Amino acid sequence: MKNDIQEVAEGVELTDGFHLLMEALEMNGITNIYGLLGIPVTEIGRMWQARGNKFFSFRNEQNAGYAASVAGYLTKKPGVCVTVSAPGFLNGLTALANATTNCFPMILISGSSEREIVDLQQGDYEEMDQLNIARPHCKASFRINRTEDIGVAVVRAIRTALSGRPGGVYLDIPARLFSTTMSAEEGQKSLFVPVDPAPAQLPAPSAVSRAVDLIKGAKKPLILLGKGAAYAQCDADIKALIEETGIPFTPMSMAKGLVSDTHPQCAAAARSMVLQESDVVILIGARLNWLLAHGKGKTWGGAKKFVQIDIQANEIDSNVPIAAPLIGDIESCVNALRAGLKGAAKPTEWMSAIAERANGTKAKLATKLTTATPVMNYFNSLGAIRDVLKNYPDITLVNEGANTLDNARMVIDQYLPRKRVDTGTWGVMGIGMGSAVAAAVETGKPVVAICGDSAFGFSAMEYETITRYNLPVTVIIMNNGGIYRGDEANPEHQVSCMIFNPKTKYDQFSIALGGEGVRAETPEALAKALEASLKSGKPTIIDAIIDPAAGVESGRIGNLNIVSTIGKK
Ligand SMILES: Cc1ncc(Cn2c(C)c(CCOP(=O)(O)OP(=O)(O)O)sc2=O)c(N)n1
Ligand SMILES: [Mg+2]
Repeated sequence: MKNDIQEVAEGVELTDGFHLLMEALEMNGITNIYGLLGIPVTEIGRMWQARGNKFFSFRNEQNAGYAASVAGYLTKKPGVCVTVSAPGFLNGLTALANATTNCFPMILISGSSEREIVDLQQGDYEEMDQLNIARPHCKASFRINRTEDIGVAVVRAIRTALSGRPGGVYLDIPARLFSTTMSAEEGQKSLFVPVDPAPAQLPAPSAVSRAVDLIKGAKKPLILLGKGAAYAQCDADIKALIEETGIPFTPMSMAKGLVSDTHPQCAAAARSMVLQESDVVILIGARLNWLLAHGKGKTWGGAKKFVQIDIQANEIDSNVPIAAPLIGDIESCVNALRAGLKGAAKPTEWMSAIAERANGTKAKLATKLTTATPVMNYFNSLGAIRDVLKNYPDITLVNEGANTLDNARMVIDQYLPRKRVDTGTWGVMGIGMGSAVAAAVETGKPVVAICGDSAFGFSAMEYETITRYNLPVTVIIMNNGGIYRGDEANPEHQVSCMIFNPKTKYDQFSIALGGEGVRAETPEALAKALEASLKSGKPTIIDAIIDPAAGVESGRIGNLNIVSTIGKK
C-alpha cells in the first residue's frame, strides 16, 4: 500500500482521513451526526464535537440510523449515521434499508477491516465484507481506499442519496484510512460541493397534456398525497393545485398535514368512499404498494384511471396500468398540471357528496372519542390527546404500534406539513425514539410520541438518550399489556407469547432514566399529564393504561396474517 500513501516532504503541513471526512461533511452543510462510537470510529465523535458540531450518541445503532433517516426526511439534506464495523454496521443497515424503502436520504458511514484481510477472510476484529452486504439494501455502496478520494466519495454519497428517488447510501471506510496522512494543501483541493445535487426533472409536455385531458374529463377525480409529496417541500404549490381545481384530496399517513386535515376538501374521513367511487386518481408521491392494496380489488371498487407523478419511471405500471404517467420531480409536475388545468370546471357535486359522508363519519367518531369506559380504550384516550394537541399544531407527532398506529392516524389531526413521522412503507416497529430524537433536534420544537407498548420496547433504552440531551419529548405509551392486546390466555404452564408483564410501570422506567413519569388511568388524567409535559418541555413518559381487550390482532392489517387451515396439533 506504500505507493498509495504520498511521501510527504518534511515540514509540509499534513491532514488525514479523519479531518478530510469531517471537512467534507461540514463543507456540505452537515453538522449533526447520529451514531454509536467504538473501534475504529471513536475519535470521530470527539473531534466532531471539538469542532463545534453535534454528535448524538445512541444506545443501539439501529435507532441512530432511524434518527439519521428522519433527519434526512425533515431537512432534505442526507442524515448521517456513524457506526463501528460488522455488528454495528449490521444494526445500522436495517435503518439504511428502511430509509431506502421510505425514500429518505441517509448516509451510513461505518469503519471496516482492511480489504486485504477481508478478501482473504483472515479473521480480523469485527471482520465483514460490509461493502457487498450493504449493496442490495441501499441506493449505492461505496468504499474509500485513498485519502485523496474522501472528498469525491462524500459528494457521490450526497448526490446519490438526494437525486432522483432519495434513499440510503453506504460509505465504507477501512480503519487505516482514518489516520493516513497527506499534504493539507492537496487534501483541501480534493474537497468540493456538488452543484445542484437534486436537480429538477421536468415532465414531457405530451405527458402533461395527456394527464390534463384525463383529469378534465373526470367526473369524480381524487388527489392522493403520499410522503413523497410531503418530502418535496413544495407545500404551497400542492395546496394551490387542490384549491384551484376544487379536487378532493386524501393523504397517506405521513402526508397528513401537507394540507390541513381540517381543510374543506380533505376527504380522509370518507376514504373508502372516495377510493371506490373516484374515476380518475392523481397519485402525488404515493406508490400503489400494499398500503394502497396494490391499486386493485374491493378497496378500489370499479374501473379506475390513474395519473401517477413519480421521479422514477420504472415505478409506473408496478401493479396496475397507469393511464397518464408524469415522470419528474413533484414540484415541476404539480405546477405543469396547474398550468394545464387553469379554468377547468370544479367537481362541486362530487365534493359535496364527499363532505356529507365525511361529516357523518366524523360525528360517529366524535361520540366514540367522548364515551367513558371503565378502563380507557383507544378512542377516549386518543380523543383526550387530540383535544390537547389541536392547540399545539407545530409539535411533531411520532407514531408506532398496531392499534395504536391505526387509531392515532385516524383520530389525531395534522395541521402542518411534515409533522407526522411513523412506521412508513415497511410498517416497521422501533422507529419511535430515534425519530423523536431527530425531530426534536432538527425542528427545535417539542415532540409527542404515541407508541404501542410493544413498539416502544424496540427502542426503549433510547429514552435515556432523550433525557441525556434533555429533549422536549413526551412519550405516551398506550399500555394495553401486549402485542395487539394484553388479554391472551396463557397456554399450559407458559406465559403467552403475545403479552407483557402486567406489573410493568413505564412511568417509573422514565424516572429511573432521568425523566418525568406519570401514570394515567383516565382521559382527563392523560390530557392533564400531556398538557403539563408540553408546558414543562421536559422528557416525560405518560403510561396510558389501556383496556387489554381493546385491541384487534394486527390492527387494520389482520387480513395479512397467515393462519393454519389445519389448526393447532
Ligand atoms: C421490527 C418489527 N418487528 C415486528 C413487527 C410486527 N408488529 C408488531 C410486533 C407490532 C406491535 C403491536 O403492539 P403494540 O403494543 O406496539 O401496539 P398495540 O398493542 O396498540 O396494537 S405491530 C407489527 O406489525 C414489525 N412490524 N416490525
Ligand atoms: Mg400493545
